[in-house]
Amino acid sequence: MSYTPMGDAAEQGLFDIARTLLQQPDMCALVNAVRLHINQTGLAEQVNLLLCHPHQPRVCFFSVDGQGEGIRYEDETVLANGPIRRVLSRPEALHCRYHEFTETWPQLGKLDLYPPFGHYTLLPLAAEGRIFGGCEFIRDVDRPWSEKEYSRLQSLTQIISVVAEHIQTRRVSSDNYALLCRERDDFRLLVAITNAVLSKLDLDELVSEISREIHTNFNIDSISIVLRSPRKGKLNIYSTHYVEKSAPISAQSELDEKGTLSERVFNSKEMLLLNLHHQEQHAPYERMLFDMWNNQIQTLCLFPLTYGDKMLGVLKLAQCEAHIFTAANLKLLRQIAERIAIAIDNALAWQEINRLKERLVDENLALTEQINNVSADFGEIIGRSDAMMTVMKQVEMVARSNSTVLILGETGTGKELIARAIHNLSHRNNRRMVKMNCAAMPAGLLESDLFGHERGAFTGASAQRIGRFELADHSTLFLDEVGDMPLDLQPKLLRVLQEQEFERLGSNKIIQTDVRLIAATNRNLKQMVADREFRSDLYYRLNVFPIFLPPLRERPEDIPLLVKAFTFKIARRLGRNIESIPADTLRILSKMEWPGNVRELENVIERAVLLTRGNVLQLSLSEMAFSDPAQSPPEEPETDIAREGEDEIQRIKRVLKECNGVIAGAKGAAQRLGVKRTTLLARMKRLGIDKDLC
Ligand SMILES: Nc1ncnc2c1ncn2[C@@H]1O[C@H](COP(=O)(O)OP(=O)(O)OP(=O)(O)O)[C@@H](O)[C@H]1O
Repeated sequence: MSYTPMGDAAEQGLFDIARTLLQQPDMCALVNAVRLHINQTGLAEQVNLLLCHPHQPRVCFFSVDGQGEGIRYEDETVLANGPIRRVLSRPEALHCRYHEFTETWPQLGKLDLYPPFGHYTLLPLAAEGRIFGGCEFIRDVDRPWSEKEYSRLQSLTQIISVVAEHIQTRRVSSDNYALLCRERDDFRLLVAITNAVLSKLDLDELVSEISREIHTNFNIDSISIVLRSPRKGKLNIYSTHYVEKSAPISAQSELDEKGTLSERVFNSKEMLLLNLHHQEQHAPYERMLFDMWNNQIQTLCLFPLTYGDKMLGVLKLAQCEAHIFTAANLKLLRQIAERIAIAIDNALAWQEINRLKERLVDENLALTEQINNVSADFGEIIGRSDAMMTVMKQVEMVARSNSTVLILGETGTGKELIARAIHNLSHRNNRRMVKMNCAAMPAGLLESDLFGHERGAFTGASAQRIGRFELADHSTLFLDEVGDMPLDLQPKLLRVLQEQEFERLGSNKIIQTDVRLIAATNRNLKQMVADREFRSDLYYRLNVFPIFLPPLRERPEDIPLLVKAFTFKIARRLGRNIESIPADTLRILSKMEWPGNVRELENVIERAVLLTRGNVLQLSLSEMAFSDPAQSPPEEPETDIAREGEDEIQRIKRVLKECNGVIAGAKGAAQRLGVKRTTLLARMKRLGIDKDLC
């Protein structure tokens, strides 16, 4: 390259143009400034900059059109194989006319970047001995540049090299800075979201925290966590829809997994990004989503929630704006999904621990109760009377089925004992029987005790609780005093019996349960149905296999057996040595009425054992509590029994009179006396009472 000395004016001109070019903010502005200069000085009409990527075969073309609008074009093939390639290998200027240009690089003509021209030259752009591109000067007329003009173009190209290099360095550092800022912000966000979600162990709380964080930071319209339900083939979906930013709608639902997008992600364990078309066929959940958003949802993005080798669920994001899922956003969301998976794994483990803990406490209680009961009744039912033999046959007959059993009988006749016998003989006996007394629990708590509740379901529900129906899954639930179940709760019980499913209070998640129900009552359910105190549909559902336990007074032949068994059992428990029971005692006890049935007999024996001195059971009949306490008991046992009968007659007569001879119903004498209608009728017959004469 020859050097031609410049005059002062030319030097001043170069100095001015260098100053102007150095002020340009970007490549297009630089090209525009050069173009103005070459137009003014008549050096050329058009100028283009070609910049080579430092590490890839990419070339970027910068120019301006007639209106001064910037043109930027980039590719890896056509430009890279054009004239720039020659300059890169041989750093000398390249000259040609239009026809030579199009003959040598015909593919360039197709790009519309080079309209027909007269003369063309390409000078290398170099910095620190490295060629990083080229500068094309184009003349409309077919007039080559003079030596002087060419020398000016060379000087100009050197300045352009410096400025282009400067712009590139500035851009790279500002890109790097922006990248660093973004990475810093992403990192902060990741830490914030990780802290927020990892601190939540309750699944519901966790899901709402996840939604809040993702919505706040990415402005996503609808966020769902999809988990596999314990029910095969079903998905549990926890969604939050920000239709109204200030009042998001939260919903929980269960649906079939088959055909859903989540199913695809569960199988592939890969992210799924979809731009949607409303006419497409979608699974019910997606359709629901469209309905909720009035068909505005345009993009769905589903991330697998995996932890270790566990596929825990899917994070599903739905967005009305199609282009929110940029590559950078997706990268960050993927990292967030990884953190969410850890939090979900924790929450599920916590849920399981809680469930097991509750079950353990409950089982522990029940086992203690059972151990007490087993030692209390020798683990077997005592009774050889025909009536009891019939009951035992019924127990054997029904035990191995799954049928609901209704045990009827007065208080203390052994209904719970029979329920346990049925359970122990059933194929469910490897799990413990769960018991619930409907009369012992305040009506308000009964529902949550039976069906469980979610945290916050009602005031005071500070933690999630599983109910008896869940505890009794694959086992037996014994509902004692079912006649005391509030009317408004009865349809719920009926539903579980019919469909084997229910929801916890405060949740709409359906829970499947496989429970065998045994119900018991000392009330006259049939009469209660007639009096509209008990639902008839529930009654018929419970009354599938009724077992009636006869009162003790109707099977006096069982009394000696029971007395002996109770005496020796209680004596052993209390550390006493009782070897015999007087025959008279057994005879007297067998003749008594026993309104409290076996329980009452057991209590009487316990008291007798306690008071016995020596090894013969001493029973003080005067101590017995079932006669009128106001009356002082006579000395002679026989007289005592006679007197007891007399008292009973008077009491029945008095109540019959007060009830105007009405026996059944809420206002009837049977109810007032706390016995069944049939029992009262039988008793009246036995005692010779005529209601019309009262
Ligand atoms: N046939 C029996 N053999 C041995 N013990 C019995 C028998 N029947 C009842 N008992 C005992 O009598 C007591 C009362 O029995 P249980 O609680 O089963 O009666 P229940 O009819 O369920 O009473 P409630 O109506 O008050 O619930 C228990 O201690 C039980 O062990």
